[in-house]
Amino acid sequence: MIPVFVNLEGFRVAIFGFGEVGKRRAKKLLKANANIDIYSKTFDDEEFEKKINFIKCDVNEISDGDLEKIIKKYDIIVTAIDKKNNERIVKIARKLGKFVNSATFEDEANLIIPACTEVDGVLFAVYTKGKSPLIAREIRKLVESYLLYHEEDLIIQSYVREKLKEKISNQKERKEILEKLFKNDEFKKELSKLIGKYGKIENHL
Ligand SMILES: C[C@@]1(CC(=O)O)c2cc3[nH]c(cc4nc(cc5[nH]c(cc(n2)[C@H]1CCC(=O)O)[C@@](C)(CC(=O)O)[C@@H]5CCC(=O)O)C(CC(=O)O)=C4CCC(=O)O)c(CCC(=O)O)c3CC(=O)O
Ligand SMILES: NC(=O)C1=CN([C@@H]2O[C@H](COP(=O)(O)OP(=O)(O)OC[C@H]3O[C@@H](n4cnc5c(N)ncnc54)[C@H](O)[C@@H]3O)[C@@H](O)[C@H]2O)C=CC1
Repeated sequence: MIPVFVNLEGFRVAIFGFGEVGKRRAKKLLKANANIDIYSKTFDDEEFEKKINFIKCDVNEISDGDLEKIIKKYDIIVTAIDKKNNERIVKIARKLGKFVNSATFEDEANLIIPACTEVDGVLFAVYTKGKSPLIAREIRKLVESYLLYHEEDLIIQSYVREKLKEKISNQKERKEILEKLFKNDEFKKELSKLIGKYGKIENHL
């Protein structure tokens, strides 16, 4: 597996099961502007109701043939029911060449929706290959704090990087300058003072 960031706007997603995990996945996929249908025995969350289509059903009562017909209609499948049903759905989805994510970690599932965050336009995602979702969550929090704590570095790097691109054509030279700048606390202190004085650098320089 390799990590990729994708734009899911307008993609058709089916989520099977609307418990803790189904809701967590639905929240993330809603944020990505996907079109979501939920297939579940129960729904207990009104907040979602306007943005998502709910199809009340018991997957145990749907034949493999009918499940195939449902799954065919979607680009991405998320299954968050019990192990037995998840296995069944993963198998059918793979046969149909779909991307499928499962809450119970089947080897054949080919899509991970990882622990992730976005701070100041920086996206971060981490996956422990199912070894420990809890550790993935803690790493995500650590990186979140790092990015918040280093907000100024990011602003400086982004600004100087753009300026250097205009002035120095050699990428290796640009990289050397950016690395020196990142390590130079004196320079950063001076620049921080200026940022304090004039507000955010991006708005004023
Ligand atoms: C394989 C995967 C599914 C996939 O393919 O996507 C999967 C599988 C399983 N998770 C389980 C349990 C928990 N999962 C969490 C939390 C998260 N789980 C997430 C992802 C993934 N979980 C994928 C692998 C990701 C990786 O390895 O990095 C995160 C990152 C993203 C998200 O869910 O949105 C999100 C943190 C988000 C954040 O906060 O940033 C917590 C903690 C909590 O609830 O707070 C617990 C309880 C503690 C524990 O048990 O560890 C169980 C056991 C069930 C059982 O015991 O029956 C299974 C099944 C199994 O392992 O068999
Ligand atoms: N990936 C992850 O982060 C985690 C995975 N898990 C595993 O994921 C699965 C789901 O966990 P939770 O969301 O916590 O469970 P849950 O019990 O909160 O939710 C299950 C959902 O599936 C629906 N459902 C159950 N049987 C159904 C059927 N036959 N047809 C249609 N819908 C049905 C229920 O109505 C409910 O909405 C479990 O197998 C659990 O072991 C559990 C915790 C975390």
